[in-house]
Amino acid sequence: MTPSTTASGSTPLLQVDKVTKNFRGRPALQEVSLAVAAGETLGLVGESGSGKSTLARLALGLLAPDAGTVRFAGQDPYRLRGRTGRSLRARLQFVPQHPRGSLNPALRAGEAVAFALRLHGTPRRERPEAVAALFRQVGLEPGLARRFPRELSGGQLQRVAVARALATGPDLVVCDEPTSALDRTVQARLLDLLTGLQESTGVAYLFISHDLAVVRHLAHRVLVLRRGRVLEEGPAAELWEAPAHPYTRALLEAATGGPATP
Ligand SMILES: Nc1ncnc2c1ncn2[C@@H]1O[C@H](COP(=O)(O)OP(=O)(O)OP(=O)(O)O)[C@@H](O)[C@H]1O
Repeated sequence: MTPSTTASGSTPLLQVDKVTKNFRGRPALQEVSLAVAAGETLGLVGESGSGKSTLARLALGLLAPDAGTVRFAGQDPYRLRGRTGRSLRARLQFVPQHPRGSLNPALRAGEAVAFALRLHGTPRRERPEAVAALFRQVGLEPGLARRFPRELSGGQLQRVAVARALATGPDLVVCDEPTSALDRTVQARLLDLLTGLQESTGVAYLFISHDLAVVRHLAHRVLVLRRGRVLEEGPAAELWEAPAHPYTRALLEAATGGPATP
């Protein structure tokens, strides 16, 4: 498959080119290519074990590929070190599936966000107001900043995770199944929040989900992974109307609860 390009044809923010990753000799990803442009959302869908999280970790520089290249803003995220690395890493953030596991239970929600601001170089005296502003931005009452993670609901925690990701003013946020632990109503509100934040900040998302209904809500383009390979890719609306592959059709049927095409 040829390397993916962005819809606009502009230089991508994230470029993954023919990446292969094996675990204990077994391929998790094979020659996968994708690109995410500034301000756009690429939805990454596939069933469990298709390689979505592995791709997220490669994009975030937490793993190195066995073959192929990953570039964020023209640099290899796995090799980001030192001062330049820190400022570039601030531009690449992550919202995980389970914020309860990723937020330190001993830190108040506001402290978790303040910690991200500190890494970004926000002076100590400016942090309380910046935390309050971020809480408001994600639709949380700033008073909740004093609560510990165990005192917040799943939906509120996920908003804290979004606030923490936004604290560094990122260009790209990798969201790995951020709504799958939430019920449908809370899920829809979080998706609306992410869409609104994209409109106001211009942030791009690599949005991972096994659920095409969720991806449809906010993705401009969609890439379907199966057994570590790219099965199909295209504008979300086209893929939704005319999936090329039976596997994509099955994912759509699972998402809509009925046949994808009449
Ligand atoms: N650290 C690891 N060590 C060994 N095998 C791994 C490791 N990480 C992932 N794998 C394997 O790589 C394949 C892809 O896993 P990955 O977690 O990327 O899939 P996924 O699409 O995100 O699945 P899920 O939706 O269930 O999270 C699976 O077969 C998995 O068992």
